Amino acid sequence: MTAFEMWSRLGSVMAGLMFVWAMFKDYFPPQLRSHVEAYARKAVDQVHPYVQIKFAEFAGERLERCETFTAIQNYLSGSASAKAKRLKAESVKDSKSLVLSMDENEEVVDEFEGVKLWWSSKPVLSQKPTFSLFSSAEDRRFYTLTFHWSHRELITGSYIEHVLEKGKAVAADNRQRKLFTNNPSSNWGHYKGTKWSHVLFKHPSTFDTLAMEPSKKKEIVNDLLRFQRAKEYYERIGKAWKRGYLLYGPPGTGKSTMIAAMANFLNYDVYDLELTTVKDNTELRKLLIDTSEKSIIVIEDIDCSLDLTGQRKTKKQEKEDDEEKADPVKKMMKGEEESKESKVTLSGLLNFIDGLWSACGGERIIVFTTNFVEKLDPALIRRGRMDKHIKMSYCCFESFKVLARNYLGVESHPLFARVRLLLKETEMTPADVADNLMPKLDDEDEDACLEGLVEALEKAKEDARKKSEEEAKAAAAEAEATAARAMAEEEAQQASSVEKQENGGRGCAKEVKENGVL
Ligand SMILES: Nc1ncnc2c1ncn2[C@@H]1O[C@H](COP(=O)(O)OP(=O)(O)OP(=O)(O)O)[C@@H](O)[C@H]1O
Ligand SMILES: [Mg+2]
Repeated sequence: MTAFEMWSRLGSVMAGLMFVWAMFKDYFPPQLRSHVEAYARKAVDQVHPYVQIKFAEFAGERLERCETFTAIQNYLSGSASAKAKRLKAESVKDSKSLVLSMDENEEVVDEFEGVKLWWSSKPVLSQKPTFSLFSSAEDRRFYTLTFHWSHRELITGSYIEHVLEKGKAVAADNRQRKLFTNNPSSNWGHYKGTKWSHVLFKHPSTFDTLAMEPSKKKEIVNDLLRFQRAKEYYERIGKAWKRGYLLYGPPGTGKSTMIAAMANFLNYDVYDLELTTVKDNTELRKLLIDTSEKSIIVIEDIDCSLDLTGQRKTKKQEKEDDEEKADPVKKMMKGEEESKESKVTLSGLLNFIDGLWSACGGERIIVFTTNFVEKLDPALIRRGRMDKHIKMSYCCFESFKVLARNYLGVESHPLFARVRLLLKETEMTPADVADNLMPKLDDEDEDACLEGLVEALEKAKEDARKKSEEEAKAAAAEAEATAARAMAEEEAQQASSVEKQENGGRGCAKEVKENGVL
């Protein structure tokens, strides 16, 4: 019998005595009663100086599984699986592997800042007969934490917080990540219809497989790491714990691939927000509130999503609006069309990014992607809103080396030198390079793939040369035409001024003649 068990038994005896006292105490005078009770409590504390806290698995009227219980279970899954002899394997919701927890009536010892404490797991069976298929609240499990009363402050103050934090971190590492997309609001609320639908996120892209200049890649990885560890920093400076990234560049340069790599690196969920299906700013805010922490919110092709390129009306739009006001039929037709369209405005989106509501929950990254950064309103992408602007460029030699390793498993090859030269002379996206590196036939080996790439690069170079020649020719022709037009205009002007002079002279002569001076 361990010392703790011995104390426990003694404690039970004392508890029994207290029970008997409770039954007969009314036969004693009040003064004597209070003396006896005070001494008895002291004696119990001496004999059984341990405090116990119970954590139930289910709580509330609807018997929802307690987050605290799950966090403790996750925390104990580490130490329990190492120390307990009888374990229980459970599949927990959203967890990608089985969670090992100690079996019923098992006990494990934990240590915190040099203090020993005991965790035990016990089912409490209901005394009431039940006819339900589901067990009642009473026959669910409890975790019991036992510790010496002298450590009460340490345990209730910091240990429990430490357990919950660690437990949540274990759950985050173990959880299956999800890729969400927003549902149209007409589906919200019907038959458990939610604002977001999801599938499991299983994109294989990582920063190792992402083709990018190494120094740029390192900078981004460091930035993400700094962000992830900066909870206290954001609290201290009074800023919501979130960061905005703008990824811009031509199609096929790896913007979406980069988002997947970020999510895999940070172990975050991804919320792919389709702005065109969001009816208005209120809906946008509701969607934001419904996202979880540790997530990346993505708006792809932001320049195409909505007319967010500016709030000012053009002259043409102003004229159309005036015409509509005058014609009620036109106005009605436009109203019907508009009701289907999204009414999210630039200011709504700005509020989404850094308004008050954006601070409802931390650790979130917002990513915008675009092919045409120059089309965006500067307010949308100013620093502080989109903290980091990342240009995704055409394939450089370093990026090619990553792709060659990914696709062909080669680190070096005699054709690399040729590829290096060609990549300097021509622009090809990583997507096109990757496509050329993929074997098209079963028996195509790395030599054939690299030769194919060299050919494609040479062709791209030749096409670019021809195109620039044609453009130069067209520009020269345009310049010639402009010069000819300018000359013709000048000649015409000269001719008209001569004519005017002649007409002026003739008019003068006529006038003189008429006045009879001649
Ligand atoms: N930098 C890269 N590293 C690794 N693979 C890449 C990279 N860029 C492109 N690819 C490959 O090309 C495909 C297309 O890339 P991706 O969808 O990421 O481009 P994008 O920049 O998002 O294009 P778009 O602007 O059209 O959305 C990817 O599936 C990936 O296989
Ligand atoms: Mg993309």
